[in-house]
Amino acid sequence: MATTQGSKSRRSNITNNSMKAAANSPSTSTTSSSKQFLETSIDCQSSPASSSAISKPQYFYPESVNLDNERSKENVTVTVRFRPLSPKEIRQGEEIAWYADGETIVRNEHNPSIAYAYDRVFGPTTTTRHVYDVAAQHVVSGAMEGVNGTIFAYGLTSSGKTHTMHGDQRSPGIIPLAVKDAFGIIQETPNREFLLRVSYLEIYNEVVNDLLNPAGQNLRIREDTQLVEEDLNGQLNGHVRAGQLPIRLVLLL
Ligand SMILES: Nc1ncnc2c1ncn2[C@@H]1O[C@H](COP(=O)(O)OP(=O)(O)OP(=O)(O)O)[C@@H](O)[C@H]1O
Repeated sequence: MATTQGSKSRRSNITNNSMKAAANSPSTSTTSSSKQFLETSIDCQSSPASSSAISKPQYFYPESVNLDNERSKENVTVTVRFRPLSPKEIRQGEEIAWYADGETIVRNEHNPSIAYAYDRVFGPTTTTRHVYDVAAQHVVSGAMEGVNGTIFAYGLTSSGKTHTMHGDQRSPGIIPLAVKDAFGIIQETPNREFLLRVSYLEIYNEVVNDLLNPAGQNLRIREDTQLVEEDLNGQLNGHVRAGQLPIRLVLLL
């Protein structure tokens, strides 16, 4: 999405992080990931970093959207994170084509009347820690209380999925931050017993691979919960459960 106009999709600098804090069925409710809105008047002078200069959207979420209220209504929320242009992109003279206009709007730099609203939009200077705190932490704490939750990153190549989900020592991603939180919650809850099962899967070109077991390649997806329960005792054993992977918190890269 955040490509220079007319450039190839490789130049995208946007990552969609979608998270689901659903009740027991993973497919209970979905919402569209974004909606385009039209504005009656546009301030073309508004700076990419400023949200104050724009007029009110005609519909969809007002900019003052209260994410906590929305969370209680929606099972699926979609968060957008922009990455900064890389030094190479800057050298090549690439330009930002989409920018975060306030906390919920993604706006087209070249045609400001084109804009999309999301549950939350983070600009290029936002840290992964902040993205986690605002958009993912509640899924982790919910999972620790027994509510199924999924966090996954979706985006074009080089859009920042690995940076956001995996990160590095200096800037840990959502996965290490979630694991740290999970163990922190366990430590703070000595009167409860927890059972953690961890799987690390890759879905690449519709092929599911077990990243913790080199032999677990091209796993079959099965619907039969009976088989899944058997398999849980023997790790993934060559297949995973459709719709509900055998861990509460599923992180997909
Ligand atoms: N928010 C960010 N701030 C600074 N650098 C970033 C950010 N997001 C991504 N990058 C950098 O952009 C480059 C591409 O990011 P990354 O490898 O995470 O993309 P990806 O979506 O995982 O790509 P692929 O699908 O090809 O694996 C990396 O060099 C990464 O360090």
